[in-house]
Amino acid sequence: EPAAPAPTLYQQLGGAPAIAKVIDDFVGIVAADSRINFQFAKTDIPRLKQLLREQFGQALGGPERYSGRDMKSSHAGLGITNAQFNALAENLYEALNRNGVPYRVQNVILAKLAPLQPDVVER
Ligand code: HEM
Repeated sequence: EPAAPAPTLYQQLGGAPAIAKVIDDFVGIVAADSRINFQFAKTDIPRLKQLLREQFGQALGGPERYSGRDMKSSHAGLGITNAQFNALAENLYEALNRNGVPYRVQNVILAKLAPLQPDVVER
């Protein structure tokens, strides 16, 4: 018998419901973080969560397809700093930990964020 294909990160995490839970926790942690929550004052949060579920699902090998704007246009004019970017990454790390995501998988996810930093940070 041929070997079964290696599980995708999406499967390792627990698929759509597990990702939705991580996103809910992540957005909750961001909303409570005074270093960055002001940035989201005018944001449609249910829409943002939907787009994050799509983006994460696609990036981790799931069937979702991201339907939002590219990262540069999404963040243009917000004046996001490196410190704010790092605060957000820390919040994601916290959400992943809370959900028992193994460090190995966390590192792969965080490594996917780093290349997006130049598109998100403006100063
Ligand atoms: C690699 C890191 C990041 C990723 C992957 C990411 C992802 C996203 C996505 C998918 C959207 C929705 C795009 C759309 O509206 O079409 C979005 C919007 C937004 N992001 Fe980020 N983001 C990142 C970093 C940040 C940081 C550091 C901040 C601020 C501290 C931030 C603040 C916002 C805000 C305020 C919006 C909503 C903009 C609006 O309503 O027009 N993001 N982000």
